Amino acid sequence: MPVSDHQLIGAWKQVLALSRLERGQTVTILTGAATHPQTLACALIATQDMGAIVNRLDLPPVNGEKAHSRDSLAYLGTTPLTGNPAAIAMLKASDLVLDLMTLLFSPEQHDILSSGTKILLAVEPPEVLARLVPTEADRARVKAAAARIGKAKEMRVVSAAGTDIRFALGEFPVISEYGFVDEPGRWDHWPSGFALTFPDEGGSQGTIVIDKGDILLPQKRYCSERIVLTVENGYATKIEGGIDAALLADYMAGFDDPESFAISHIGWGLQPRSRWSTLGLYDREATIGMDARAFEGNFLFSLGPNNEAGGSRTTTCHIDIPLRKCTVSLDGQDVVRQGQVLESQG
Ligand SMILES: O=c1ccc(O)c[nH]1
Repeated sequence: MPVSDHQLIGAWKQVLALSRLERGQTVTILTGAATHPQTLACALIATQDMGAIVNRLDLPPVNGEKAHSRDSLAYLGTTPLTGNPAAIAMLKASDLVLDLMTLLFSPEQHDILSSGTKILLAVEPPEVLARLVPTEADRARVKAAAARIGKAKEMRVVSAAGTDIRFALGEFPVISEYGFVDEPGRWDHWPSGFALTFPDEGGSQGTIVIDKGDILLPQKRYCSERIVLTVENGYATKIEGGIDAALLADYMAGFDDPESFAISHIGWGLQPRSRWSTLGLYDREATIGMDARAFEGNFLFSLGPNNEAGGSRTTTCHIDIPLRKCTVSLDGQDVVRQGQVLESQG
């Protein structure tokens, strides 16, 4: 169901105001072949309306011939910025980059952020962007959860389905995703609403059960049967189950990279306006599935790289897996109980 340009311009202006865009600042809108025309058109209007100096940088696509999915998060690592110093220079010289292309998990993204440039990723379709315009309350909730993670030495996750895994914490920073970029050098993703970190290298031990109804991304599938991951020293050493397990294993084998099986980020969903069931109502290629990543009370873990947090592990494979009905605890204190976020997070 579409939204009007008027609605989307209003949504952009709210996000840009929360991102503290000031008159006279430079905004570069980064676009590619898959950029949604309405998102771009409304971003151009909203930024100019707010008095910014607005550029557009359009880059040809890469990796299309290597990926087995058209999802912009399915094949990571190199981007159209790789080996493109002129484009990187333009983005570094900007106060704010609106990434309508997807730079996530790229070395170039970190290089640009280190110059103080802010980057806001926004590649969900206009109706999802408009439904999940971020708020200060989202920020407060995510920051409170992130602060809890930042103090913890261990995250433990259990579930009735059979998950029981421990993650050692402390080596990597905590990442708050609340949908706007209110500080220099910050990256965020509109829409979102979750806190995440990365376990210490080699510091994940246990079993993760992906139960019926839990979600695989970029497959955008609700599992029809359980998948049991055995996790040893930070890597999924076994993927067992039926057809869903076989399909996941086959997809990951296509990357031919043992780093694909490493535990990537871990955390939980804090967006009350997202729902577990939403993914099933959209065509597979219409979204990248942010409602699935952000719905309140999920335990979101992923497989693949940890360079996003400064780790050394890069791989082009990245699987995001939000689980329902888990109990997440930090140093023995529950923060999510059977899929319900506990209010003590403020
Ligand atoms: O916003 C995102 C999207 C994907 C991901 O793996 C992390 N954060």
